[in-house]
Amino acid sequence: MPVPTLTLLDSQLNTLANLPFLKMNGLGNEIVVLDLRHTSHIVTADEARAIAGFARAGFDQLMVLHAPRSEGTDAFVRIYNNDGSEAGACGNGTRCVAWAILRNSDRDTATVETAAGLLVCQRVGDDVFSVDMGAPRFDWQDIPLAHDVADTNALPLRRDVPGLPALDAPAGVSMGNPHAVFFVADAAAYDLPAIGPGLEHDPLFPERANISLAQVVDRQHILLRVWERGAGETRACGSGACAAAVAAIRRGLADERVEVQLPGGSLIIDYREGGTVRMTGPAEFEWRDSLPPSLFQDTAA
Ligand SMILES: N[C@H](CCC[C@H](N)C(=O)O)C(=O)O
Repeated sequence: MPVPTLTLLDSQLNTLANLPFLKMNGLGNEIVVLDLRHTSHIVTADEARAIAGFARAGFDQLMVLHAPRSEGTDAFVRIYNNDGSEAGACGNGTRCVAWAILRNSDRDTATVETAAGLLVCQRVGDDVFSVDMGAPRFDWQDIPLAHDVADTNALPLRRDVPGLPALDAPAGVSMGNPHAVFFVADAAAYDLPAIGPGLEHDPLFPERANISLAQVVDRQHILLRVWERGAGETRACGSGACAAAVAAIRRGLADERVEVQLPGGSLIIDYREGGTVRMTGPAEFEWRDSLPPSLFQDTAA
């Protein structure tokens, strides 16, 4: 289905009303892509929450494209969770941004910049993109944690769960956003919506954290569920898949190429210790719409 070209905005526009946007998903992780490269508007947390509340534009993450800040990049991208909080990384959203930038282009590579750094995105198939997500970070200040710990690959964090093995000693990883990865024998057995919020807000994480349950099936396959910071349990989390694969490889549980199976589908993660993490997976366009002026009345109220 030909996708109508997203009308780039004239610089006079200073509100989001009537703004065209793309509704997409990355393995069911609900993404809205908003192109503000020709305006100076910075989306506020209230506006992000208002867009999330707008019926057709419900999202897990909002990816806002701004004018490039660095030479050789296509856009600077700000990432909002549906609670209005900002994040430094969103793997699924980055694939959707690459799709939006490259869809009417003969280029196969797009470079976007986020608060966490540069992301080189390659179209490797119809609606399939491979993103260099950069190097994972493990220092307590980078994750970040509230204080130093003996080993960030086994954090001092435990939750006893009646009738199930305790969640204990998760791996701490930053992919530009904070992740705690618990390795478990049966990821489906846990009531993640009951357990997730307390862990997301644990005092060990001064900026909260994304909480994963990783079940290593074999050295090439991990089943993963993610309670996302600022969004709750999603059908897929790209940076979470990167963090889980990196943590498994660091613990000697997986090979350098891992298929991470999330509820919404699979991502291929490539990582060699000391290098960067490559994530490959789909980006799906759903529909295009505009935000009605009514959405932005009294958001300050
Ligand atoms: N909730 C995350 C951002 C979105 C990550 C996820 N949707 C992905 O695909 O990486 C955070 O606050 O760090």
